[in-house]
Amino acid sequence: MTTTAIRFDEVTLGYGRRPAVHHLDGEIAAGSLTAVVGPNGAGKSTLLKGIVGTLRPLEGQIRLGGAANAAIAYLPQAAEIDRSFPLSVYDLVAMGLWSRSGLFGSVSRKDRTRIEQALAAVGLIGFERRSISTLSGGQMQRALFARLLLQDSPVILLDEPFTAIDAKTTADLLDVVRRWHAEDRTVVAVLHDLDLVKRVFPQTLLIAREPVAWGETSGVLSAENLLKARRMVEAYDPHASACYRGAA
Ligand SMILES: Nc1ncnc2c1ncn2[C@@H]1O[C@H](COP(=O)(O)OP(=O)(O)OP(=O)(O)O)[C@@H](O)[C@H]1O
Repeated sequence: MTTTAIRFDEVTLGYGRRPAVHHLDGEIAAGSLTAVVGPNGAGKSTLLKGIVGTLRPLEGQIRLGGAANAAIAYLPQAAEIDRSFPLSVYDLVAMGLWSRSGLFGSVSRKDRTRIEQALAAVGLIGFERRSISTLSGGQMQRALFARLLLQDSPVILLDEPFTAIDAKTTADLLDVVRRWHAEDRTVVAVLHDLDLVKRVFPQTLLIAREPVAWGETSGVLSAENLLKARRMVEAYDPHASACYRGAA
């Protein structure tokens, strides 16, 4: 039997009173691997913020089922991460243990082994003492994936994890995503590379301020749906404060 990791009940998300995503109704199954795609400004990042809980729905409810109620592991877009903070790669990765050990919890020998394993899994052995401000974009993304590995969460949300990342790094980090999927974790990733989505992600949610299509990737990413999504975002009035579907 399939269980639900994340359930949306007629959800509207937005900023102030201004809606950014409407009419989201459906569910993400536990253990599924879902891509969220759509044009710029479609509301993809907003959706992840709603799931994480940093943005409360203006209307409706987002409910987390079963294991998903534990802390969600969330990777924001690279632009939202402050890399000027004086932190070593080791300390950044070790922060993944905080949900378990607490901010001032001591790092046990077992934890140190887990940190080393996570660094090895993303190819960053030898980088432990480097300041994160000196890392390339791809190396930083590897370190952030190592931190996610240590969070050991049943639900992992990734916002454009492979944007501006080279092919080798993307391939290595996709191996980590596949590993999470094999471990029955629920993974939701915002992506722009539709070929990558077709290759790796069995489920897709196409949004354009509201769901356009949601289900098996091959059906969702039809030329017709993609054109519809583009037109919907282009036609959207960014100054509308009311639901445009209701107002029509
Ligand atoms: N903090 C904010 N305050 C006000 N409006 C916001 C805020 N963040 C996003 N928005 C608006 O919400 C809408 C959806 O933005 P969002 O970032 O979710 O889109 P996206 O699909 O992730 O876009 P992209 O592909 O360009 O990253 C946009 O119109 C955006 O301008």
